[in-house]
Amino acid sequence: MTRKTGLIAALDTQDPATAKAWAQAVAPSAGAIKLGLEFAYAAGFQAVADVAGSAPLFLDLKLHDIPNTVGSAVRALSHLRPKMLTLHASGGRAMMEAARQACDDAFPAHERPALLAVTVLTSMDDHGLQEIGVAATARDQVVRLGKLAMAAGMDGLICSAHELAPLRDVLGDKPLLVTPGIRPAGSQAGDQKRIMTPAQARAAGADWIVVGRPITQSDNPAAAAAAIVAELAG
Ligand SMILES: O=C(O)c1cc(=O)[nH]c(=O)n1[C@@H]1O[C@H](COP(=O)(O)O)[C@@H](O)[C@H]1O
Repeated sequence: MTRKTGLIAALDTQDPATAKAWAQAVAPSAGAIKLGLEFAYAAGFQAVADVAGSAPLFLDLKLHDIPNTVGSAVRALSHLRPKMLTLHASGGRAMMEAARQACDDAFPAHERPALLAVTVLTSMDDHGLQEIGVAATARDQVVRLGKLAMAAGMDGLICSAHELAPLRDVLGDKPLLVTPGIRPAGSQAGDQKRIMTPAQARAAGADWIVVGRPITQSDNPAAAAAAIVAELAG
C-alpha cells in the first residue's frame, strides 16, 4: 500500500515571535506544527494557543505520570484543541487508558486529538536502552510498547523510521505512525541516533515525519520545508 506521508514542522524555540515566523514560513508545506516542552515551558500555554491559531497543532508534551495525573492533564489541555497529543508508552497500560478516557470525556467527538504514544525516543540506541536496564533491542522494545499502546486505545505511535516495517507487520495499517529522527541527506544528526531521510521514511511507510532543526536552523526555513515536501512527493 502506498501511503501519503505528511510533514510536521517542530518549532523548538523559547520565543513566541520566532515560533510565529517559523509557523508562517512552513505553512505552505507542513500539515501541522509541533510545539513541545521547550516552547510551552518558556512561553506558556497562551503563547501555544496564539501560535497554533494558524495551523493544526501537534502538542508534544510527552505526558508520563500516574494515571490520575495524566488523565487530569489531558482534561486541562483540552481547550487547546490539539490535532495530536503525545504521551510515553512506558508509562504503562493504565496511564494510557486514563488518557484515552479523559480524551473521550473532555473533547467533542469530532475534535478529539490523535493520542500518540512515544515508544523509544529516537535519540536512544540499543546501548542507551541497556544503560536503563532494557535488554531488548530498540526494534523489539518499540514493537512491544507499540502493541501495548494500541491495546490501550492509542491512535498511533511515535517511533523511528527503522521500526515502521516491523510495526506494520504486527499491527497492520490502523496505527498512525509518526517518525522523528528525520535528516535530509547532508544534514547533521545531532543528538538523534535512529535516523532516516524523508524519502526513506516515506518508502518505509510513515504517515507523518517530524522535522525540526533541518528546517528551523537553515538559512531559509520556508525553502527547507518545501524541499522536504518535494522529496516526500518524489
Ligand atoms: O515526540 C516527539 O516528537 C519526538 C519523539 C522522539 O522519539 N524523538 C524526537 O526527536 N521527537 C521530537 O521531534 C523533534 C525532532 O527535532 P529535530 O531533531 O530538530 O528534527 C523534537 O522536537 C523532538 O522533541
